[in-house]
Amino acid sequence: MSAEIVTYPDRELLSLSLADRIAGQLRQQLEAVGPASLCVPGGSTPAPMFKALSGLPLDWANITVFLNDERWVPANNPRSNSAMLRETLMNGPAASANYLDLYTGDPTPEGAAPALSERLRPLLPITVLVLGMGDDMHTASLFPGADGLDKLLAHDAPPVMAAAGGAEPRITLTAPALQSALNIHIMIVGAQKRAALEAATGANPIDAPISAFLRDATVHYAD
Ligand SMILES: O=C1O[C@H](COP(=O)(O)O)[C@@H](O)[C@H](O)[C@H]1O
Repeated sequence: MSAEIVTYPDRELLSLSLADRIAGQLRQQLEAVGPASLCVPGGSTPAPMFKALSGLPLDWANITVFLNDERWVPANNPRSNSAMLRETLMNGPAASANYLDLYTGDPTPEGAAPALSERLRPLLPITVLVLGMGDDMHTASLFPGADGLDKLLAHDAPPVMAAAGGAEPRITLTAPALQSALNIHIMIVGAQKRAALEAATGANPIDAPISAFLRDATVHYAD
Protein backbone atom coordinates (compact mmCIF):
# COMPACT_ATOMS: atom_id res chain seq x y z
CA MET A 1 0.00 0.00 0.00
CA SER A 2 1.36 3.51 -0.72
CA ALA A 3 0.89 6.80 1.07
CA GLU A 4 -1.91 9.28 0.54
CA ILE A 5 -0.41 12.32 -1.23
CA VAL A 6 -1.94 15.78 -0.66
CA THR A 7 -0.77 18.35 -3.23
CA TYR A 8 -1.04 22.03 -2.29
CA PRO A 9 -1.14 25.02 -4.70
CA ASP A 10 1.96 26.53 -3.03
CA ARG A 11 4.42 26.10 -0.16
CA GLU A 12 2.74 28.69 2.06
CA LEU A 13 -0.58 26.85 1.95
CA LEU A 14 1.21 23.57 2.61
CA SER A 15 2.86 25.04 5.72
CA LEU A 16 -0.33 26.61 7.09
CA SER A 17 -2.52 23.55 6.41
CA LEU A 18 -0.02 21.06 7.81
CA ALA A 19 0.52 23.19 10.93
CA ASP A 20 -3.27 23.22 11.49
CA ARG A 21 -3.54 19.48 11.01
CA ILE A 22 -0.69 18.78 13.44
CA ALA A 23 -2.23 21.12 16.01
CA GLY A 24 -5.57 19.28 15.69
CA GLN A 25 -3.95 15.89 16.26
CA LEU A 26 -1.96 17.18 19.26
CA ARG A 27 -5.10 18.77 20.71
CA GLN A 28 -7.01 15.52 20.35
CA GLN A 29 -4.30 13.63 22.27
CA LEU A 30 -4.12 16.32 24.98
CA GLU A 31 -7.88 16.27 25.49
CA ALA A 32 -8.41 12.50 25.28
CA VAL A 33 -5.25 11.08 26.84
CA GLY A 34 -2.93 13.70 28.35
CA PRO A 35 0.68 14.57 27.50
CA ALA A 36 1.61 14.53 23.82
CA SER A 37 4.83 14.20 21.83
CA LEU A 38 5.83 15.86 18.56
CA CYS A 39 8.82 14.58 16.58
CA VAL A 40 10.01 16.77 13.73
CA PRO A 41 12.65 16.83 10.96
CA GLY A 42 15.64 19.08 10.58
CA GLY A 43 16.86 20.37 7.24
CA SER A 44 15.59 23.41 5.38
CA THR A 45 12.08 22.40 4.26
CA PRO A 46 10.05 22.59 7.50
CA ALA A 47 11.06 26.07 8.83
CA PRO A 48 7.95 27.94 7.51
CA MET A 49 5.62 25.24 8.84
CA PHE A 50 7.35 25.43 12.26
CA LYS A 51 6.80 29.21 12.34
CA ALA A 52 3.09 28.72 11.59
CA LEU A 53 2.75 25.97 14.22
CA SER A 54 4.58 27.96 16.92
CA GLY A 55 1.80 30.58 17.01
CA LEU A 56 -1.13 28.17 17.41
CA PRO A 57 -2.91 27.99 20.76
CA LEU A 58 -2.21 24.59 22.35
CA ASP A 59 -1.40 23.34 25.84
CA TRP A 60 2.27 23.47 24.86
CA ALA A 61 3.46 22.83 28.42
CA ASN A 62 2.11 19.27 28.04
CA ILE A 63 3.85 18.65 24.72
CA THR A 64 7.40 17.31 24.39
CA VAL A 65 9.17 18.20 21.15
CA PHE A 66 12.21 16.38 19.75
CA LEU A 67 13.93 16.02 16.40
CA ASN A 68 13.89 12.93 14.19
CA ASP A 69 17.67 13.17 14.13
CA GLU A 70 20.57 15.52 14.84
CA ARG A 71 24.02 16.22 13.47
CA TRP A 72 26.60 15.77 16.26
CA VAL A 73 27.45 19.45 16.46
CA PRO A 74 26.79 22.03 19.22
CA ALA A 75 23.94 24.54 18.94
CA ASN A 76 26.26 27.34 17.81
CA ASN A 77 27.20 25.37 14.67
CA PRO A 78 25.27 26.45 11.53
CA ARG A 79 24.59 22.74 10.81
CA SER A 80 22.70 22.26 14.10
CA ASN A 81 19.08 21.23 13.53
CA SER A 82 18.33 22.19 17.14
CA ALA A 83 19.37 25.78 16.49
CA MET A 84 16.98 25.95 13.52
CA LEU A 85 14.19 24.49 15.65
CA ARG A 86 14.75 26.96 18.49
CA GLU A 87 14.58 29.87 16.02
CA THR A 88 11.43 28.66 14.25
CA LEU A 89 9.24 26.40 16.42
CA MET A 90 10.20 27.13 20.02
CA ASN A 91 8.87 30.69 20.00
CA GLY A 92 5.65 32.44 21.05
CA PRO A 93 3.11 30.03 22.59
CA ALA A 94 5.26 27.01 21.62
CA ALA A 95 8.15 28.29 23.76
CA SER A 96 6.37 26.61 26.72
CA ALA A 97 6.84 23.13 25.20
CA ASN A 98 9.37 20.72 26.73
CA TYR A 99 12.32 20.20 24.42
CA LEU A 100 14.35 16.98 24.42
CA ASP A 101 17.66 17.87 22.77
CA LEU A 102 19.25 14.89 20.99
CA TYR A 103 22.65 16.61 21.11
CA THR A 104 23.91 16.01 24.65
CA GLY A 105 27.49 17.27 24.34
CA ASP A 106 28.87 13.75 24.90
CA PRO A 107 32.03 13.13 22.86
CA THR A 108 30.23 10.73 20.50
CA PRO A 109 26.63 9.91 19.55
CA GLU A 110 27.39 6.24 20.26
CA GLY A 111 28.09 7.16 23.90
CA ALA A 112 24.92 9.26 24.21
CA ALA A 113 22.44 6.91 22.51
CA PRO A 114 21.62 4.45 25.39
CA ALA A 115 20.67 7.22 27.86
CA LEU A 116 18.70 9.05 25.15
CA SER A 117 16.83 5.82 24.38
CA GLU A 118 15.78 5.58 28.03
CA ARG A 119 14.63 9.21 28.07
CA LEU A 120 12.64 8.67 24.91
CA ARG A 121 10.87 5.42 25.82
CA PRO A 122 8.22 7.08 28.06
CA LEU A 123 7.39 9.47 25.19
CA LEU A 124 6.49 6.62 22.82
CA PRO A 125 4.39 6.14 20.86
CA ILE A 126 5.00 9.52 19.26
CA THR A 127 1.71 11.42 18.97
CA VAL A 128 2.61 13.28 15.77
CA LEU A 129 5.61 12.46 13.61
CA VAL A 130 6.67 14.76 10.78
CA LEU A 131 9.39 13.43 8.48
CA GLY A 132 11.38 15.24 5.80
CA MET A 133 13.25 13.57 2.97
CA GLY A 134 16.49 14.28 1.15
CA ASP A 135 16.75 14.00 -2.64
CA ASP A 136 18.59 10.71 -2.01
CA MET A 137 15.48 9.28 -0.27
CA HIS A 138 17.03 9.46 3.22
CA THR A 139 14.77 10.38 6.10
CA ALA A 140 15.79 11.18 9.67
CA SER A 141 19.45 9.95 9.56
CA LEU A 142 18.58 6.74 7.74
CA PHE A 143 20.81 7.08 4.67
CA PRO A 144 20.57 4.69 1.71
CA GLY A 145 23.36 2.13 1.77
CA ALA A 146 24.97 3.59 4.93
CA ASP A 147 27.05 1.37 7.24
CA GLY A 148 24.75 -0.02 9.93
CA LEU A 149 21.50 0.99 8.22
CA ASP A 150 20.16 -2.56 8.68
CA LYS A 151 20.54 -2.11 12.47
CA LEU A 152 18.64 1.21 12.40
CA LEU A 153 15.83 -0.44 10.43
CA ALA A 154 15.65 -3.62 12.57
CA HIS A 155 12.32 -4.20 14.36
CA ASP A 156 14.14 -4.65 17.71
CA ALA A 157 16.39 -1.56 17.42
CA PRO A 158 16.51 0.68 20.52
CA PRO A 159 14.70 4.01 20.04
CA VAL A 160 17.88 6.06 19.49
CA MET A 161 21.16 5.09 17.80
CA ALA A 162 24.22 6.71 16.25
CA ALA A 163 24.05 6.89 12.45
CA ALA A 164 26.52 7.06 9.58
CA GLY A 165 26.10 8.45 6.10
CA GLY A 166 25.99 12.23 6.57
CA ALA A 167 28.78 14.80 6.46
CA GLU A 168 29.27 14.57 10.25
CA PRO A 169 28.45 11.97 12.94
CA ARG A 170 24.74 11.83 13.67
CA ILE A 171 22.16 10.51 16.09
CA THR A 172 18.74 9.34 14.97
CA LEU A 173 15.50 7.81 16.06
CA THR A 174 15.37 4.31 14.61
CA ALA A 175 12.73 2.89 12.29
CA PRO A 176 10.64 1.09 14.98
CA ALA A 177 10.48 4.20 17.20
CA LEU A 178 9.42 6.34 14.24
CA GLN A 179 6.99 3.76 12.84
CA SER A 180 5.16 3.50 16.16
CA ALA A 181 3.83 7.07 15.75
CA LEU A 182 0.06 7.52 15.93
CA ASN A 183 0.05 10.09 13.10
CA ILE A 184 2.74 10.25 10.40
CA HIS A 185 3.23 13.15 7.97
CA ILE A 186 5.92 13.49 5.33
CA MET A 187 6.62 17.05 4.14
CA ILE A 188 8.35 17.52 0.77
CA VAL A 189 8.70 20.40 -1.70
CA GLY A 190 10.01 20.57 -5.26
CA ALA A 191 9.79 18.28 -8.27
CA GLN A 192 13.08 16.53 -7.44
CA LYS A 193 11.80 15.29 -4.08
CA ARG A 194 8.46 14.28 -5.63
CA ALA A 195 10.33 12.16 -8.21
CA ALA A 196 12.49 10.66 -5.44
CA LEU A 197 9.38 9.81 -3.43
CA GLU A 198 7.79 8.09 -6.41
CA ALA A 199 11.01 6.12 -7.01
CA ALA A 200 10.98 5.06 -3.35
CA THR A 201 7.45 3.69 -3.44
CA GLY A 202 7.68 -0.09 -3.13
CA ALA A 203 11.51 -0.02 -2.93
CA ASN A 204 13.57 -1.82 -0.28
CA PRO A 205 14.23 0.52 2.71
CA ILE A 206 17.94 -0.36 2.50
CA ASP A 207 17.98 1.44 -0.87
CA ALA A 208 15.25 3.99 -0.13
CA PRO A 209 14.77 4.45 3.65
CA ILE A 210 11.70 6.71 3.28
CA SER A 211 9.83 3.68 1.93
CA ALA A 212 9.76 2.21 5.45
CA PHE A 213 7.19 4.90 6.38
CA LEU A 214 5.07 5.30 3.27
CA ARG A 215 2.39 2.75 4.11
CA ASP A 216 1.06 4.68 7.12
CA ALA A 217 1.95 8.26 6.15
CA THR A 218 0.22 11.23 4.59
CA VAL A 219 2.60 13.00 2.19
CA HIS A 220 2.22 16.80 1.95
CA TYR A 221 3.65 18.20 -1.26
CA ALA A 222 3.99 21.55 -3.06
CA ASP A 223 6.16 22.54 -6.06
O1 LIG B 1 19.86 16.01 6.87
C1 LIG B 1 18.67 16.13 6.93
O2 LIG B 1 17.98 16.29 5.77
C2 LIG B 1 16.61 15.89 5.64
C3 LIG B 1 16.03 16.69 4.48
O3 LIG B 1 16.44 18.05 4.57
P1 LIG B 1 16.04 19.21 3.53
O4 LIG B 1 17.02 20.32 3.78
O5 LIG B 1 16.14 18.62 2.16
O6 LIG B 1 14.63 19.61 3.91
C4 LIG B 1 15.86 16.08 6.96
O7 LIG B 1 14.58 15.50 6.86
C5 LIG B 1 16.64 15.45 8.11
O8 LIG B 1 15.94 15.59 9.34
C6 LIG B 1 17.96 16.19 8.23
O9 LIG B 1 18.74 15.72 9.29
